[in-house]
Amino acid sequence: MLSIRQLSKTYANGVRALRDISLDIPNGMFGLLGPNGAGKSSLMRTIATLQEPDEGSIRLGDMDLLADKQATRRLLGYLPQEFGVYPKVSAEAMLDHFAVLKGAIAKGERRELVEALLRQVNLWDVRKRKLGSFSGGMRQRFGIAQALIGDPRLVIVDEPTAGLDPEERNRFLNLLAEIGERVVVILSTHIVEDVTDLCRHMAIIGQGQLLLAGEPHEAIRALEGRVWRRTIDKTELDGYRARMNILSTRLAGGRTLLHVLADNLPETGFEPVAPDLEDVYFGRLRAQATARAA
Ligand SMILES: Nc1ncnc2c1ncn2[C@@H]1O[C@H](COP(=O)(O)OP(=O)(O)OP(=O)(O)O)[C@@H](O)[C@H]1O
Repeated sequence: MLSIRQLSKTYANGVRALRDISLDIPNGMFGLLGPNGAGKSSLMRTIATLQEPDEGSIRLGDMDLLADKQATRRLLGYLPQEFGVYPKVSAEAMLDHFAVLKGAIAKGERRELVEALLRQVNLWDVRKRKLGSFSGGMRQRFGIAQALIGDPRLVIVDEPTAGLDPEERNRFLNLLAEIGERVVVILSTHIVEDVTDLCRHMAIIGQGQLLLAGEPHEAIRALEGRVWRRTIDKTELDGYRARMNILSTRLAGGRTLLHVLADNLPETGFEPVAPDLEDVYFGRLRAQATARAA
């Protein structure tokens, strides 16, 4: 269990990226969901000991992650949002190089490790190919292979599915799920389905604040009977916005599909709809925006 307590960070330019975040992250896949600029990368980098918080603590079991950075890095695998590789180097040679950096000195040991990892992420057959020729999904799977060097207890992946096509995304998420059976995996994303499909536990953050922590299905259940939908003309949207608590708008067959949060039928013409995680997500973000405007 990873325990984050009262973590805060304000950057030199005055942006409050993390505001008093306290969060427990159990074994398995954990989804950290938030829009661009919410503070996800700031939180991920802080856990990965790449930046200091102003306040707060992070513990894994009885270990203080912020106090002992070297030890933390030994038990941590990290796939950053911007993962750069040398385009002219083969996957095999690059992974071998990462293994050296992580302290695997003996050549024979490294050869076995590199082979096992390339097989695990399904890149063994293309191990001699240059990384520059890899597709986005292959690059991300390579990124996971390097994060798994050293058998980490904690794996952090920052927005890994952005830009992947659906097949690559599925393949990548399946790989993460496998890893999540053994260790803590924190997946940061702004894609709600990534969390729905994969994560037993989750948190939502917005503007540096924790807006929800728990299990996706419980958060969804809490909205039951309170989400309503209606298809309208795009020109009517502003009127609805002024009158109702709109969760989301989607285009459907040239018309606009509204999801509205209300304890009772908002107007004739609406019908009840089974809530999903997107309703939870947009509901929380909207509540935060309303509270801040007040
Ligand atoms: N080094 C920095 N100096 C100043 N401000 C920063 C720095 N890094 C991030 N920020 C700001 O802090 C806020 C949170 O950024 P962060 O990158 O943590 O968000 P995010 O949820 O990961 O979003 P994204 O998906 O866009 O990366 C943003 O307003 C961002 O502009």
